[in-house]
Amino acid sequence: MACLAYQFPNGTAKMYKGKWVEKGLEKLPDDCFFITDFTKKKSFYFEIDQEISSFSNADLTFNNEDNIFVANEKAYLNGLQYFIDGFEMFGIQKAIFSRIKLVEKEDLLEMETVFNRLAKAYKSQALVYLASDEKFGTWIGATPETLLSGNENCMKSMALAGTKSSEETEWTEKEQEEQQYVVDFVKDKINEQSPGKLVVSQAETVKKGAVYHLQTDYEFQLPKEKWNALMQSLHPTPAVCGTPSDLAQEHILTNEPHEREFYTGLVGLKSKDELAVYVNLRCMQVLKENFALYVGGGITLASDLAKELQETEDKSETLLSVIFG
Ligand SMILES: C=C(O[C@H]1C=CC=C(C(=O)O)[C@@H]1O)C(=O)O
Repeated sequence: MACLAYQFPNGTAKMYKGKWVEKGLEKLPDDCFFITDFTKKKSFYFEIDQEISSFSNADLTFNNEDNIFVANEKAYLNGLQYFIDGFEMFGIQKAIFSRIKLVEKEDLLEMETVFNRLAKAYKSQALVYLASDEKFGTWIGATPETLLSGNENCMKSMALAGTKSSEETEWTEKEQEEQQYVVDFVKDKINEQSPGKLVVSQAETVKKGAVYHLQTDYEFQLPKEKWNALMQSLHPTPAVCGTPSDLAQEHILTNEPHEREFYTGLVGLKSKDELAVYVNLRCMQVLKENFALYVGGGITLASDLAKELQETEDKSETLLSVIFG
């Protein structure tokens, strides 16, 4: 059975059974929940059959572990060094390097319980979702990063980057710089669509799940006809891809040893009058015996390898601390 459950920040949880249909991002129906991969080459929308009040593991599809490439610490660190070594040669200032962390799943743990725990814990902070289908297995996430949300009166976006695990630690120049790349990129892309009244906030420290980030907010007005163009040009931002964007994307696709699939893609709702589209972070694929958590971080020439590894561990706590209490 194909299944969808979601809860937007401060909203109520909804669960449906129905059908996931593959369709190009620009051809999605007017009113749908959708999910895409990182490259936006694959996107699926959900055709609702009926609203349900619960589901069980028997209704979901779990892929086996065969197609999941997990790098151990040494392989991750070697891969990251190689990744950074290419920056000067290819003229890259920043790019995101990610890994998959496998965590054993308890046999009796129901994914509905996992969804409900995340929905309760991140009620005001994240879009929490579960998407399941034979075509792509089962994905669960609790993403705090809005790409675009709002309506014709007020559209919002955000630049979220830089990570620390405690509030007291000062932001380093490296983290401020990596967030600034996102700030400039988002502002340029919004301005290209010539919005009315663009308001850009100061960067603030925000707690998202288990970690702290720097966040800049944008508010502007944009006619509906331009929503799709802005969504397409904003994603992937340098929060999940890099600077310059096309070179960073090529570098990621060439050098990351695994497929990102839905991690760092888009997930959310679009309707004629409203958008609620998020970047798919803090997510995992539920496999037959394990959770495969997808975690990454912004890399610059100033990156410290061991700290980047630790950052991926800290980010994985956003899901793990809730799932396993
Ligand atoms: C790529 C991820 O986070 C992004 C969002 C916030 C902070 C980030 C960072 O500090 O690198 C990343 O840009 C991830 O969580 O896997």
